[in-house]
Amino acid sequence: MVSSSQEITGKCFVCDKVSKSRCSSCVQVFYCSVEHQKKDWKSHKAICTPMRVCNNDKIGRHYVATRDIKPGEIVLRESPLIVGPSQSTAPVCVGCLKELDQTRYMECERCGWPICSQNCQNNANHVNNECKMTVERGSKVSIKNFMTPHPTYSCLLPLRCMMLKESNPEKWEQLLELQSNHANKTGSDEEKFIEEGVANFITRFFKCNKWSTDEISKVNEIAKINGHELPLTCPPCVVIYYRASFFEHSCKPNLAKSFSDKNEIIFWAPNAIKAHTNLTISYTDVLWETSNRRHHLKLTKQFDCDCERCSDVTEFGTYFSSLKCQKCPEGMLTPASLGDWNNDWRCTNCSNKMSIDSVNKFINHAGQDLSAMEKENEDNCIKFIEHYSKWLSPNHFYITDVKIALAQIIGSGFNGIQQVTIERLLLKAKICKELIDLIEKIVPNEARILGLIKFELHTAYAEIGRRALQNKDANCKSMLEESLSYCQEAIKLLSNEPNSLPEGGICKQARINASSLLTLLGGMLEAGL
Ligand SMILES: C[S@@+](CC[C@H](N)C(=O)[O-])C[C@H]1O[C@@H](n2cnc3c(N)ncnc32)[C@H](O)[C@@H]1O
Repeated sequence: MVSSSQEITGKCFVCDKVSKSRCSSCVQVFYCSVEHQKKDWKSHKAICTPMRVCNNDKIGRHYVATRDIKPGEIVLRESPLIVGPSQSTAPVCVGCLKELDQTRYMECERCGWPICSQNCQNNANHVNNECKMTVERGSKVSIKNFMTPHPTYSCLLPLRCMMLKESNPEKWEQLLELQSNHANKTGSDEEKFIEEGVANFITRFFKCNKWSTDEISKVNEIAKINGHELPLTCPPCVVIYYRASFFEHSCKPNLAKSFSDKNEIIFWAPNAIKAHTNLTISYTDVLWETSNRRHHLKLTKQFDCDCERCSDVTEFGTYFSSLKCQKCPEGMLTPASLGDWNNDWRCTNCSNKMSIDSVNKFINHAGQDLSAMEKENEDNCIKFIEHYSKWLSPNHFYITDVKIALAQIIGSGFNGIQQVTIERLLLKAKICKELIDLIEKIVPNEARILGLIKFELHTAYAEIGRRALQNKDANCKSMLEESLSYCQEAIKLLSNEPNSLPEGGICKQARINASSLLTLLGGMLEAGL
């Protein structure tokens, strides 16, 4: 229990007596005594978090840790307020929100919306929302083209949000508490047209006048600013959570994000976090270069990111977005500062400069080569790295992207890792180590990718160790021990991943492999090896 030095008081949650003492973890609930706190703990622990909401002019509401957070600790697990398809999507099943096969789909017998099964026809999210509204409008929908984004789908998420107003006033109130920049919107006429388009469409399509255009546009804006893409469906659907919406963004976040098979969002700390630190998550892809991340954040979340990573043009000395200087052997070309991404890039070592047009032309060219390349082919990946290493920094995001692919494909073929040459195994291990070094510098809490690469490194070391054991090589034990250690780290990093995602499957496999390695090492110990 914490006793505030300020005169903040509240009623004890158990007996209503006025008290100054609060739960020291969430600092939200008052108790008059330790006894009453203990009495309430069983129900309070479901909502207690080690953070509290703070507010400032720059980022608005955000969370600050109320105490030290231990590595591995989950700081928030939350169920959705609302789930819906993404705004721009080819038709998906309106029940499970998964991709539909044009040759094997059904139409909901009440409303005509496409579904994949009888089960999905009865999905409450569908029945109580667009299905109900379509039945009320008096004619079924007819969707026949499944290949391109369908405009009718853009109204489903805002519609499901609007339906909360009557069906679940408590959730509706929570939704309205979330940030929308609607009132002070300065977007282009085109943006406003699109937004009002969705609102007008809902009103006309469902022949309903119970909501104003302004109200629907505001909710649509809330969905854009606060929605999370849920990777559990293909294509990803969009989910809005209440408490999860108050985390601020950083391109080097201190929390990792996972999802459960029940659509819960989980935020956890892969590394320790000190009390009073702001708790951050990433709203964008942290393995994109700085200008792409910032552009994406501006477009989708409407702010200019100036986090510690964006503010450092070297990205903590990794030069993740930089080009190699062609006039001196050691220099890197980078913008002069955060405000100079659209000006000439300068060498860190000599007086060489490159115009932003040339920089963009070159990066676009490399990007086009990468998109055209078949990344499942080891030789293609190796050639790309060799070729572009002359111009791109060793940690450049394109090189990193190809290295991540290569680390996973070496040994993944039909014949498995046992058929891989020792040279390729050593290459796999080298690439994994370089990637781990890089990721631990720029995004040390990016648990999913770090877990994946540590798992790959463990498989390379396990195979090298197994061959060394067969050849009675003295190094075999240390190789197998190192393999076990990376395998255990991968398990820790992937343990919150759901079974339905590949990372959940990898975690399961890592547990099996760790147990086999322990048995093998135990046997070696007994045999005196
Ligand atoms: C999902 S909301 C986060 C909660 C929000 N601050 C609030 O008060 O409800 C996202 C919005 O928060 C603000 N925000 C979050 N992280 C930020 C950051 N690092 N820098 C500036 N603004 C940020 C932006 O306005 C963004 O559109």
